[in-house]
Amino acid sequence: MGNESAAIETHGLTKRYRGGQLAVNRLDLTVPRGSVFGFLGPNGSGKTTTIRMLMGLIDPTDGTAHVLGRAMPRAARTVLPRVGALIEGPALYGFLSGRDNLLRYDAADPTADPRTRTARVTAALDRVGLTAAAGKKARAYSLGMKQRLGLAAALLQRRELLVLDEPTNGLDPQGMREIRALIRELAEDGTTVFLSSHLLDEIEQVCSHAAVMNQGRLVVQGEVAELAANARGRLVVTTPDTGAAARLLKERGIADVTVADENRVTAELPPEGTELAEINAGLVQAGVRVRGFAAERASLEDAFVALTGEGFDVAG
Ligand SMILES: Nc1ncnc2c1ncn2[C@@H]1O[C@H](COP(=O)(O)OP(=O)(O)OP(=O)(O)O)[C@@H](O)[C@H]1O
Repeated sequence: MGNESAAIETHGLTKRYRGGQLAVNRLDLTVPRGSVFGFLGPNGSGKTTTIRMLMGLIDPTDGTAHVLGRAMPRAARTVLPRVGALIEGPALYGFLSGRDNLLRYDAADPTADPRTRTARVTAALDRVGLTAAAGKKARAYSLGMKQRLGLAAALLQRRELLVLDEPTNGLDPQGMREIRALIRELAEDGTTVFLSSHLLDEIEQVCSHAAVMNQGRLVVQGEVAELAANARGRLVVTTPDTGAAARLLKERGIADVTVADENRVTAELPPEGTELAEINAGLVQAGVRVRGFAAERASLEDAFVALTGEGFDVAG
């Protein structure tokens, strides 16, 4: 038996593929029950491989994984009915309508009650915004609609845990907002949601907790608010006189002064107790045309850069 207060817990979880690729390297992950947990990392960092191990689709090379307190893959048969999953794009029958795909999917689930099937399918289609397109053949669906249909399949029954691999992949901004709202709603109902993403701002918007992966290793995990707070914000000066502003800031001993573009100089925030207004006044007195002067809050991206020393490849 694993830790009951964790929805997912891994120790030393490792996957080396046959070709020798070390995709996941000694991962210790703890996903608290009730959290919306963002699993973040650039493409190829090992997120999908981890999720496939958690769902018992592939065996780890080493280490352990517990899902809802039970060891995977050994307990897959008892655990998986309690988990809704959207992994790597759902398997769909193109010749069936969206609704018929869900009916068929539900019929293949021995734990699903056939008497409530039609009502549950209708409700799931409604939740993901597919009611109007429910009668269309799935092969005519856009990538975003397929993604919604996959999510609907994960929502056919009430689950303790939802595992969603890149749930907003292929959606336009409006669709992304809808799916994020849905995830928040599910979390309010008490479902633990574990979602992978390569989008930092997405994780900041919906997740209470996050873990960051890089090259198969866990970089950091914890509450999103704390992760961002640990990274220091930056001083941002907006001015056409970037050269002069940069020189004056350096003269004041401010660290990491960078001319970000032709109108912006950024720098490390000076130590606590430094009067920012004084620095601003100093710039103005020296003839720098200051159009903006602000201490910007640190984002998760700043935390990532601070932790790994490299930029986050958002484009993936
Ligand atoms: N079946 C496989 N055989 C060999 N190597 C693999 C296999 N699947 C993935 N890999 C490699 O393992 C590493 C991690 O891949 P993984 O798909 O887990 O990353 P990811 O973070 O999910 O990225 P993506 O968002 O692109 O899916 C990559 O270097 C990938 O090329």
